[in-house]
Amino acid sequence: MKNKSARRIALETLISVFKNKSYSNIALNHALKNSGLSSHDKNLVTQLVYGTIQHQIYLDYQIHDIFKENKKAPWMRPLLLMSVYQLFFLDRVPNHAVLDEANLLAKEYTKNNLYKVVNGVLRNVIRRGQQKPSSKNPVSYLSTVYSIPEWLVEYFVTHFGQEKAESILQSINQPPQNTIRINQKVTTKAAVCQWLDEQGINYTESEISPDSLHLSYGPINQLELFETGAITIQDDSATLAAQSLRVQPGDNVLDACASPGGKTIQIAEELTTGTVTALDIHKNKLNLIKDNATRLQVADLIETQQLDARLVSQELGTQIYDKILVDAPCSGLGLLRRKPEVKYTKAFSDVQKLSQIQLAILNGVCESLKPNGRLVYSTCTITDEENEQVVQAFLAQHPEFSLEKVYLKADNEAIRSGDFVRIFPDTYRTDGFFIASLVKSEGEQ
Ligand SMILES: C[S@@+](CC[C@H](N)C(=O)[O-])C[C@H]1O[C@@H](n2cnc3c(N)ncnc32)[C@H](O)[C@@H]1O
Repeated sequence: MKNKSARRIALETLISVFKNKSYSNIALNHALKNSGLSSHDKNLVTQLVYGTIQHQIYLDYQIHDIFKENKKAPWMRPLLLMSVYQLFFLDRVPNHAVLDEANLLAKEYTKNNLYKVVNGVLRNVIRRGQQKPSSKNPVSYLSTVYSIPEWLVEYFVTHFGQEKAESILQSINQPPQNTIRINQKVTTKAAVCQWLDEQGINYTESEISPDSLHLSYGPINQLELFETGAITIQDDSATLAAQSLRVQPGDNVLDACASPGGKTIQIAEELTTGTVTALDIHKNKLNLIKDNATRLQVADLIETQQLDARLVSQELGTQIYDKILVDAPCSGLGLLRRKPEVKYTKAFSDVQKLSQIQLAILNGVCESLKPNGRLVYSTCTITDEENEQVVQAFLAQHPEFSLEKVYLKADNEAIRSGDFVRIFPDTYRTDGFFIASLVKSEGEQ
C-alpha cells in the first residue's frame, strides 16, 4: 500500500482533533508511529498540526466571510485552516504549492466538485492577503490575533497585567521545545551528550533543571536512547516537582495522581529499598505508568493502584508515607503550547470546579503522611484559584502543616514566588507550572 503523504497525515490528525476532540499530542503520536515518514516529514506534520490548532481563531477569522462550513464534508475546514496556516506562517512553502497540495488532498476526500470550493476560498485568501481584526475592542482583538478565547485574555490581563499577558499570549503560540530528562539510574548526562554529538543532534542545557536538555530533534521517541530508557520526554518545569520532594533511597512515597507516570518514575529513580505507590482514578491509565516504568527500568520499585486520591487515608491508612506528591488534575493552561486545543475547551467554571477537587485531594491524602513528612502539591496551570488559593485554603484547615521554600536542585529566583515555584510559559519557553512544598509538624497524631 502506498504510504500517505505528510500533509494527508496532518489533515487526518486535525480532523480527529476537531471532530473527535482527541488530544493533539496523543493523536499525533498515534498518526506518526507507523507512518513510515522521514524525520523531516514527521517534523512537518507536527508543525502543521500544532500550528493550525494554535492559530485556529486567527485562521478562522481569515476565512469567516468567504467560507460556510459544510457538515457533510468535515475535512474541508481543517484543510482550509491548515492551508491558510502555511500561507501566512510558513515562509518556505510557496503559495502555488499550498494551493496544489490542497487541491490534491481535497480530491482524495471527494469525488464531486467540492474541491473547487477549497480552491476558490484559498485563491481569495491569497489575493486579499492577511485580514487584520479590528482593534476597537482590545480583548476581542488580542483574542483573534493570538487565538485565545476572550475569557482567558481577560483573565491574563486582570491577573498578570497587560504587558505580561501579551508576553504569555505571544509565547504560547511558539512551538514547544523538545525536552528530555536523563535517567540517572541508567546513564549519565555526559554519556547522553556524547551520543547526541555523535548523532549530530544539537542540544542546549535547560535553564531550570540540571537533568534536562532541549534537543533540535523532534521525534524523540524514535531515538535509541529513548527505547533503552536512558532518556524520557518531560518538560523541564515538570521535573522540578519530584526533585522538590527530596526523596531518600529508603523512602515510602505516594504519588497520588500518577498517570502517565512521568514523576512516579523520577521518584523511583531516587529509590533503592523504598517504594513508590502510584495511584490514578482511572484504571486504564495505570498501564501507561507500568509501560513507562518498564522502559525506564524502574518497574520493580513501583506499585500501581486504582484509587480516588480523595479516599487515600480512608483506604490506605494513616501515617504511612515519608513523602507524598499531589500532581493534581488541573485546567492545564500552562501546557497550551503542547496541547493547544485545551484553550478552546476550558472555561472559567472548570477552573473553579477543579480547585475544589484539588483541595479535596490534599485533604484526602494528608493524614497518610508521617510526621515530619513532606507533601508537594503541583499543577501545570497558572491560575491563582488552582494554585496559591488551594494551598492557602488547605493550610487554613490544617494547622499541622506549614509552607517551606520549595527545594530546587538548581536555584533560580526567576521562577520563585515567595515560598512557591511559579513558572510562566514565557519566561524560559517551558510549560507553565506551580509547586508548593508543605511539611507536617512532628506533634501531629
Ligand atoms: C496532571 S496528571 C498527572 C501527571 C503525572 N503526575 C505525570 O507526571 O506523568 C493528573 C492525573 O490525575 C488523575 N486523577 C484525576 N482525578 C484523580 C483523583 N481524584 N484521584 C487520583 N487520580 C486522579 C488523572 O487521571 C491524571 O492522570
